[in-house]
Amino acid sequence: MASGLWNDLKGQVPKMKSAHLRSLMQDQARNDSMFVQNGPMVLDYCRQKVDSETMSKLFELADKTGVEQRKAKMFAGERINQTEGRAVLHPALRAPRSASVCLDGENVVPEVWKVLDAMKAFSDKVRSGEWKGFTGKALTDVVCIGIGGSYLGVEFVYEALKTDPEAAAAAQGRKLRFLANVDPIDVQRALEGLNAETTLVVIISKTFTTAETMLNAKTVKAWLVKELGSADCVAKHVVACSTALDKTQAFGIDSNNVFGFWDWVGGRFSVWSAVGVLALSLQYGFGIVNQFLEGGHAMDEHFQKAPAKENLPLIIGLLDVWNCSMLGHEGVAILPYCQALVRFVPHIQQLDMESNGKRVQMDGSEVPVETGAINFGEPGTNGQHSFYQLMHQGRVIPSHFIGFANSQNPVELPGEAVSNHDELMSNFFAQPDALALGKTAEELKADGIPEKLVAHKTFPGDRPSLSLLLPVCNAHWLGQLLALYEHRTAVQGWLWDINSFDQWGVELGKVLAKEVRGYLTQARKGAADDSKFLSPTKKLLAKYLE
Ligand SMILES: O=P(O)(O)OC[C@H]1O[C@H](O)[C@H](O)[C@@H](O)[C@@H]1O
Repeated sequence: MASGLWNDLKGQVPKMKSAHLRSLMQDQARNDSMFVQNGPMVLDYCRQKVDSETMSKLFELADKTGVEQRKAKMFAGERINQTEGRAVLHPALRAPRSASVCLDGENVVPEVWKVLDAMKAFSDKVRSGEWKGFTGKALTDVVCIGIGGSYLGVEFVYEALKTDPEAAAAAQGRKLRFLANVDPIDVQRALEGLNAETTLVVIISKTFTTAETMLNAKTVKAWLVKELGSADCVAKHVVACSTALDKTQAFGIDSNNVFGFWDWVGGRFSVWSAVGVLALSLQYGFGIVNQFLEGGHAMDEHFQKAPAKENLPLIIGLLDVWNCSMLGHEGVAILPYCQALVRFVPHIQQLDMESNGKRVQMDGSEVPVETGAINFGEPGTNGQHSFYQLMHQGRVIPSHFIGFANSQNPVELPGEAVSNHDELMSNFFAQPDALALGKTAEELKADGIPEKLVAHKTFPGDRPSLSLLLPVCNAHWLGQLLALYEHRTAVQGWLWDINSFDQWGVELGKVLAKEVRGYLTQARKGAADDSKFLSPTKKLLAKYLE
């Protein structure tokens, strides 16, 4: 994309840098225009360093970069992941049974529902105890083995629903564990207290070649065989979710116990496929997982149909690009005021940073502006007692505040002025204003703060944020929230003209690890050639082997 496209927007930067949020926010009409609703979901972005002219320029940028057309191509199943020659059709995974989503002229929805139906039937059988383990016992516990996109989204949704009353009731007596890291300590942690007789292992890997997953799968298979005394136990205790059916078979998994998906499902968008649906259905029942899928679909509809000025993923994507590429902010803090979202940010980190951590455009030329912000965060209020100090008085980090009108676990104590949830949410409302307005030296002096402390207690303010308010953290709204963040990531990629759907940057480390692995194999046998390593690496390797 020509750098000229950005010039018009660049013209907005000096004006917006010099306008403090304190004055920008005095314009009520401006603020009102930045309060956007999608049903009961609210986005308030008046605490962003933009005015109506900047927003028009941003919407113009979306027009000029063809966001609408690119979006249409994605939903139409075109191979927009050009470097891998693949379509990007994860929305088809959450489309209703009656929908039609075509790839090369063929509707993929019936295939999607065939696997969903099979997962419903299988999870119903396991949950009811009809499916029995090798020694005749019901399988009450599940260990998911997978990493990256084959792990983070599943764990995020599992954690988020753990305290949802309906999901918690459905999960009574069941356990779900995750094994991702190749660190053998993680095996110990994942299996701790589990009985092989009642444990089902779900191996999740799109490619079924990922080194960590394959080694962990072998390790846990060996545990099962040792505990249950026969290799025949695998048929009853191991299932897989993968696109590589030949490889799952080679691993010894009965093809009836493999739940497939397709190459048009990117790893970091795959929680909606067998990757997430199987394990989550085993834990919570398919009905609840279906509510999650329906939530995702509702957001797809919004993203496709809502006009630009009301389109939540588009607006958030535009603001994130504005902050990163024009105002030069390197990070974005994602701050859910909801403990159930404890694993949301790690998932969004992979989703956004693996997608948009790129430096070249579709044609291979360098992007003329900065791309891919560092996404990080923690649930509030915990973060407030940690890195918020830096956000208030150190670096400027644009933030996303995410809150819910209702708690999964409402608590009201007699004698307390507010409910526990209102106490939490008081912070959700206060922090964005504290960041935006700050506190001036004059205000501090008027408060009687001693002169020598004034500088230390001054808050510059003018720190941008946006607030998202949703009704409650349940399966439906989790689906909406995640699909919103997926589309936000895609919008940014389209504005930058990068391919958000490949991930070549993860390859080099894997190749080098293979060389080290080969060297360690030889070295453990006594003879090894370390000549291909850098001398500092040789030195460190020698120390490790010593
Ligand atoms: O699902 P798998 O094929 O095992 O891949 C697991 C993960 O590893 C890769 O290296 C990519 O970085 C991720 O996008 C992917 O989700």
